[in-house]
Amino acid sequence: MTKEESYFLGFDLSTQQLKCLAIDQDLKIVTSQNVDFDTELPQYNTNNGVYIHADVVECPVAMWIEAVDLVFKKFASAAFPLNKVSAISGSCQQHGSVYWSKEANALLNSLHPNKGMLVEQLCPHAFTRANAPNWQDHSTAKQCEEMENKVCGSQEMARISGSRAHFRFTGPQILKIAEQEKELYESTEHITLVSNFLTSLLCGKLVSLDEADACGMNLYDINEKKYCQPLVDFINEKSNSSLLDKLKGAPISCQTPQHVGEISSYFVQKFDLDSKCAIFPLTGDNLATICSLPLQKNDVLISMGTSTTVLVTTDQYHPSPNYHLFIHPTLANHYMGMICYCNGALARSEVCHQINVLNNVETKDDWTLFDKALFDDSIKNDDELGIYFPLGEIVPSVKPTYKRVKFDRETGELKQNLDSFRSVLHDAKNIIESQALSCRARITPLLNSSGKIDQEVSERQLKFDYDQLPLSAYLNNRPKRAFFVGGASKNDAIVKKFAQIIGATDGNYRLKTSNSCALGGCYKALWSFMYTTKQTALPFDEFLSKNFHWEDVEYICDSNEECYKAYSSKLIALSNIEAILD
Ligand SMILES: Nc1ncnc2c1ncn2[C@@H]1O[C@H](COP(=O)(O)OP(=O)(O)O)[C@@H](O)[C@H]1O
Ligand SMILES: O=C(CO)[C@@H](O)[C@H](O)COP(=O)(O)O
Repeated sequence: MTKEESYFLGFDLSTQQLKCLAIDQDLKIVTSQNVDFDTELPQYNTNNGVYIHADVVECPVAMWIEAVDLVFKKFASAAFPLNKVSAISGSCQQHGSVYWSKEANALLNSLHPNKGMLVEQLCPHAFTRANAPNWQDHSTAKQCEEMENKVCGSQEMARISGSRAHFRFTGPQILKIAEQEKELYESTEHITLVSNFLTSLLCGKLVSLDEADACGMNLYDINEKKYCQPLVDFINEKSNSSLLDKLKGAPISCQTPQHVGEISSYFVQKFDLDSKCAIFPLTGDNLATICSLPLQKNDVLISMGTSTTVLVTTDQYHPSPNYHLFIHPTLANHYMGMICYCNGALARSEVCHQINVLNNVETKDDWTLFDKALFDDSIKNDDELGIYFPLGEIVPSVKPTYKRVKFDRETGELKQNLDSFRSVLHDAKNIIESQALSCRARITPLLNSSGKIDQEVSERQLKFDYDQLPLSAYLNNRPKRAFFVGGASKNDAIVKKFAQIIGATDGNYRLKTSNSCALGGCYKALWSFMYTTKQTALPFDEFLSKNFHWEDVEYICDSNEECYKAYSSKLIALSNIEAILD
């Protein structure tokens, strides 16, 4: 490894912010910069980074472009030596799609600081659509049904693409635009995901999709390693143009690192980046997150960003309509298993704000009272359960809803619906418990069992049908270590409550930086650079294990067996409550 001063950047273009982290060649975090969309780019009038119109959720592409200029400006103002950056990679929110015009490539190629800001040079002419569909969108039920019908159902869709059809997945979103915005679709020359949108912007030329992130489209055949022709044909029937042409052909393989270009001369001239700075494909944010830690079999990552996701690395491709599988972004012949919840941070914040309003706390994002409630034994909620879905949920797939019930502590049978609990402090306990219980139950099928699980039990686990199941069904395959990452992982009380419920056998930890996606992107940039310049021949997992700094990880607590078992009847109650949701 060269010991000359050298840095590696990892971007994370997520829902509410653009973040960028820098590490040095020894994997030490050096610095980071953030741009918060709502507060730092208020001219776009987003709410938590998005526009919501009923079930349509979108993001302004111009805002992301302005954020890129701004984040580099912040690095330069902080006198960070951008000229010493050897390579850049990173990640972006998954599933979103950006619609580029015929002029896009020429405009990207001719970017120059003399012509103004990036946004002035690209918007509106480089795009046919000002907004990108966001992963919280719920408006494609019809398209999901049509696409699943095309391949004979959800099971087969999961077998082909790693997931059953989901509202937010890019295939159904593209199909909707091809059906409803015909002229715009016809005039679109290129479609990118958010990840290769940012890769393209950094390179100053259009770059194809990253193969791992392409698995979030319901269009990519994971076994065949190519787009699924019947699904592509189905979308092509809606227009006179070819979807594969718009996607710029095959995605970029993740089997070995692929150098896709050097940083655009715009950034070299404006921010003094090195013209040789290498760009490696940005991937999806969850995919980058699993690159942020040297994970072992049955370790789980709980990512508490805007969405909550539970992630595992596996070498088994056992697809199911009940979870997602993606090609691993940096490890050949491996996959990432994922459960994704729409109602994570924003649903928790809603309860936190209510508590603060009722208690005259002026700062609405002050978590003190919320956190205190989680471990307050005088708040008795052993027979209570609450579901808090201000947005339509992904798992279970239901419309926005709230439900508060009392249940029988012995059997988990539901007894009574309530309009509210005794106080909103009960909601604090109940929202965390139901979120964590759902994670615990739904991750089970993705873990290797320590004992033999019979067929019936495993099928019922998959369907989340926990009523009447023997205790062993959910005590058998448990996570080994749980790692908490993302914005809310800073919160001790939330993380400890999650840890109690999830019950990892070998302890609970958190990354000291909450920027796990950006960190995974930095590691991807560094390893890809070392690999392509022949300074390492190690595969990503060995490279990371060898060089990882365990001091970047903080031990939180061990799981508590009594607590873990005590939540079993609540798990049955949760399965019962979900059975009656619309
Ligand atoms: N101390 C805290 N306690 C609870 N939640 C928090 C805390 N700090 C940040 N968050 C939550 O983290 C979320 C942002 O996480 P982040 O990982 O930055 O999201 P994203 O990457 O999706 O933009 C916010 O919605 C906020 O509610
Ligand atoms: O839709 C998914 C994953 O399938 C989300 O996880 C998005 O990728 C957004 O991530 P965050 O902004 O919450 O990090």
